[in-house]
Amino acid sequence: MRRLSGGNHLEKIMQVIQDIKPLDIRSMEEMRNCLNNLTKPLGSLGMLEELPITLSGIAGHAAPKVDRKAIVVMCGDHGVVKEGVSAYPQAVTGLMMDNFVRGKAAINVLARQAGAEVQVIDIGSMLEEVPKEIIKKKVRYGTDNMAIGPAMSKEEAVQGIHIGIETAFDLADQGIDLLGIGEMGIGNTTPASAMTAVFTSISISQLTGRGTGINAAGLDKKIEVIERAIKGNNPNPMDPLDVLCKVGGFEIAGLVGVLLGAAARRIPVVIDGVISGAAALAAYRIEPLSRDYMIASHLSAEPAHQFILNELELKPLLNLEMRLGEGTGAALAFPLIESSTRIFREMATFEELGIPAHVENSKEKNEA
Ligand SMILES: Cc1cc2ncn([C@H]3O[C@H](COP(=O)(O)O)[C@@H](O)[C@H]3O)c2cc1C
Ligand SMILES: O=C(O)c1cccnc1
Repeated sequence: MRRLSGGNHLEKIMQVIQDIKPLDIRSMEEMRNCLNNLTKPLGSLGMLEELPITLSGIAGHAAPKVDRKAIVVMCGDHGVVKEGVSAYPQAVTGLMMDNFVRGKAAINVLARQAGAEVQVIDIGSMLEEVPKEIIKKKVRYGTDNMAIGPAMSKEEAVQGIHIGIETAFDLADQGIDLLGIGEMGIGNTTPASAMTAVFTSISISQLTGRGTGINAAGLDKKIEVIERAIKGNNPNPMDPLDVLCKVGGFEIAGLVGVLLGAAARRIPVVIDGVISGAAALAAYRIEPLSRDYMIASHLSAEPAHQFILNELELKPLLNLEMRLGEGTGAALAFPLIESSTRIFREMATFEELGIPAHVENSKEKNEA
């Protein structure tokens, strides 16, 4: 656990961090044995076997369920869009928030199919009149332009994390078994790339992508803006809160809180693309154990995402060349995660079939 410094709510956050415990190894072993006795070659379901093992370690028993699912979509705006880093105008954030409550955005469609509820939270958008279905937790109307100063104060970043923790706790109290995280905020691939560059020391030009689809000149500009933001703010890579407040965003802070809160309450969290990935990296740097509660849904087309997943040592379940965000990749992974829990519940064992579990020349046996 790394020490955080500064602001309100900090004690609560420190307590939550202390409540994050390692996975339960015995339950994981129990699930591994259970899977090894099912009527299939050893390990043949690949990552679908790793999932229930992880879920067992999180749940603390070898019968994890993912019946109740939710996606949290944190929404915030970014002062840095003034620099021309996105292909779309800032107003799209608010318009999309409206779209979420109408149930017409990509995340609504995919979450509906996955049987997951969508919770939309305004943590920092420019929207004045927020639809009643949206949870109102605005820290401020958009971040400051990180190209000319810190995006937020330390206190605001802490407030954002705290909001995310409360969100995760509320969902835990409601009996949610599986969480997904997503975001909406025009310009937010810029802070996501900046945070990744600071945390990994990989070059900004290698990490930075076209986000919503800027052209080559736009990409050069975006790289220059990120360089300026990092040079000007000089975030300390060893201090995740410093990185988050200087070159992050409100919705990213909120997602950090969801990740920490969910881990403290032993709920698995499915991360989405590059923005929730940057939040995951920050949560990991705050408390490395939080990583064990994360499941990587997909590999985004945005280059920083691969570096984030490498750093977290997480393997994505899908690679659909998506670059949308909102939690769409997380929603797509939900049915796969559910499949993995049906496997151990519904498949027959070798014993039930009356045949030996392991043939003599199986690959795993020879390697053992
Ligand atoms: C209509 C629309 C819907 C979206 N849903 C998610 N994003 C995604 O794109 C934005 C990040 O990309 P950039 O940094 O290039 O602005 C975020 O809002 C992200 O969630 C969207 C973007 C648009 C335009
Ligand atoms: O990876 C993502 O989630 C992503 C990529 C581009 C734009 N918005 C989101």
